[in-house]
Amino acid sequence: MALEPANTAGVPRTATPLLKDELDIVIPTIRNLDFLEMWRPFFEPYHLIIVQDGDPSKTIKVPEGFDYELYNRNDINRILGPKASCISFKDSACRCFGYMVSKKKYIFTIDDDCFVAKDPSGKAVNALEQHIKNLLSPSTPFFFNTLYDPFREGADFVRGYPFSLREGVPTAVSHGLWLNIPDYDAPTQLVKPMERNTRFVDAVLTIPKGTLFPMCGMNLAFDRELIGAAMYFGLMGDGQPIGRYDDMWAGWCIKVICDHLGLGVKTGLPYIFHSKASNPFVNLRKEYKGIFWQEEIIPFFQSASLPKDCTSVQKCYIELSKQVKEKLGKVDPYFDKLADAMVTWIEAWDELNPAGAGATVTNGKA
Ligand SMILES: O=c1ccn([C@@H]2O[C@H](COP(=O)(O)OP(=O)(O)O[C@H]3O[C@@H](CO)[C@H](O)[C@H]3O)[C@@H](O)[C@H]2O)c(=O)[nH]1
Ligand SMILES: [Mn+2]
Repeated sequence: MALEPANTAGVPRTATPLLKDELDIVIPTIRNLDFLEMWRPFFEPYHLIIVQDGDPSKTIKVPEGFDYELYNRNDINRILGPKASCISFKDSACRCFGYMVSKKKYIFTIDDDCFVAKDPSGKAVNALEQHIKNLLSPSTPFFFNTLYDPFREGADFVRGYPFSLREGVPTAVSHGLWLNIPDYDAPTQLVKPMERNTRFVDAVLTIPKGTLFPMCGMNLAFDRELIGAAMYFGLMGDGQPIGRYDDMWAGWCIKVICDHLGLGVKTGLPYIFHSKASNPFVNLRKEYKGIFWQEEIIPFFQSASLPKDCTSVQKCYIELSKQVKEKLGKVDPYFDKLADAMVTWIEAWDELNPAGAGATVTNGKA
């Protein structure tokens, strides 16, 4: 099968866009957003939140017909004041500012070098629609269903699956995958520069409770009301000793909290077509501390436990920040800074999203 993105020129606009007024699409960018042309049939009905990274004086061109709000670094500083210090600069981690200013129940975030994939039949994959299906159907973290997603058309729970567990739990996160350029770390990219992912696996899995996973931010959707306050992408990029661990850090935090709160995380469909391999040498420089730090970070998250009185995402996250400071601060002073930034993030989140504010459907600059 020739590996190429789908041609969506003839694809009709989505007639009934699911969750049209309850979902924002968040895009971190340093370039013009021509990639949206390919996504137009699927994205046009939705509101976009564009987080412009890098030089705020640069103009980002957005194709006609899209409804969006755009925030650059000046906007972030104006809106958050000193708390803007928790939002990364010159790293895709800045995208989490879009999660914070959104007023919608759901978020889908996508990188600007991700295009519409083709399924094995050659049909264009509406990744947004699949993420919404994933989020609106329950997860099964407590007992593994060997026939994959039991709530999918044509599947079910298999024999031996406890009936007491078949209701499942609310799904907080839907983690999509990528054809063509896989999300490999720099060492793997260097060893396998020509490797392309051509395998389209037609499955959605719930990640079992107690299991961590490497969350990639390039094709990701989540229920902002269930887990948004923990979707902080950390301190990365300019002035920081590490990069390209933004989504990983968020993924480890949200999985511990989802496990604690009884929420589900799914991975698998939908696929996007990832078109651009970033420079492995630049990536190695950004990642290298993370590659050895993570040998201490992962055991930390694997053994992290949250007290029963942590009944909200914010309480869980603040408790986690205390444990980061106590247990990872000895690995490197960076984690002290990160723990403080986690608290600042929650303060900023709660300032922009006062409790009980509910999901208002008006769009527009904060
Ligand atoms: O300084 C920057 C660099 C990039 N961006 C925007 O972020 C995304 C991802 O950028 P890119 O596709 O160039 O990088 P990848 O290596 O493929 O990204 C992977 O690393 C992950 C974590 O950083 C990321 O989610 C993965 O896809 C694009 O939209 C750039 O425009 C930025 O905002 N600031
Ligand atoms: Mn990319």
